[in-house]
Amino acid sequence: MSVILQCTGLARHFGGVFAVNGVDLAVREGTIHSVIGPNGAGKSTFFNLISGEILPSSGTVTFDGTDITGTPPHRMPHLGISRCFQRTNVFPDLTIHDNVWAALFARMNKGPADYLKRRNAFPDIEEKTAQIIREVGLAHKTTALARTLSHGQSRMLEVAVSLAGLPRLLLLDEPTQGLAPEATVEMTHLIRSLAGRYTILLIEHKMNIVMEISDTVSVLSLGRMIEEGPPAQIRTSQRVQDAYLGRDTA
Ligand SMILES: Nc1ncnc2c1ncn2[C@@H]1O[C@H](COP(=O)(O)OP(=O)(O)OP(=O)(O)O)[C@@H](O)[C@H]1O
Repeated sequence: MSVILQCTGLARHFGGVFAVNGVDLAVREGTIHSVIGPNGAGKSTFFNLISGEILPSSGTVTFDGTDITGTPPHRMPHLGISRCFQRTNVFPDLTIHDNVWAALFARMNKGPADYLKRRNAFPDIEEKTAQIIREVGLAHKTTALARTLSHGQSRMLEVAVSLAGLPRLLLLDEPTQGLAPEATVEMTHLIRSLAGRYTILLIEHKMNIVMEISDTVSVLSLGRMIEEGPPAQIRTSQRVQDAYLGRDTA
């Protein structure tokens, strides 16, 4: 399987704090790759470096063979990278259908003149909209306004809007945070079902989910990558256990 995302020597410091400190990471296409680590390990900073929210102090990010280091976030969807933001990428007063449709419309580079055409002038967008809504299990809610959804359904819609960016790489930042147990199970199944067709880079605190769905797990501690491998290896790693217990792993 080929590597789609490669980080080399990626580092970012804030004053004297090395939030991310020389991280190398290779994500293989079609896999679910999780990044875990104790609080303050550098996971969010690492994600922000990949998605262009912040610039690295040093190091590079390569996507599909192209150096994308420092590419601003609004360019990422054009490259094939979607980041699933909690609530910020959804219009509450639009229906589920229209949220996904609008994201697809924008992604497919239709211009303002196209927008004035009748909706049914875009059967390709219509078909893809329905497919994505089915994929996230919201087909029964297609005509509901986004603001009427339950918390779990809102999260599914956020994923749907990200998928409407037609990504090859999907960045998921704690997708099950705050979800009830049933919705957590649904989200876990959804993520698993996306593997193969998409590459997923995931930050997730719930260890049982990480171990259940990941192909590869990378462990950060104090900004450094301390372990990487399949879940079984991570589960039994003394270094990982030490990091979570706050023991010095140096
Ligand atoms: N903008 C910033 N300015 C100063 N320090 C920062 C900034 N962002 C992050 N840090 C510091 O960098 C380190 C890593 O933070 P980061 O949020 O990336 O970790 P995390 O693994 O995502 O933590 P958590 O699991 O608690 O969300 C922490 O020590 C944090 O205080």
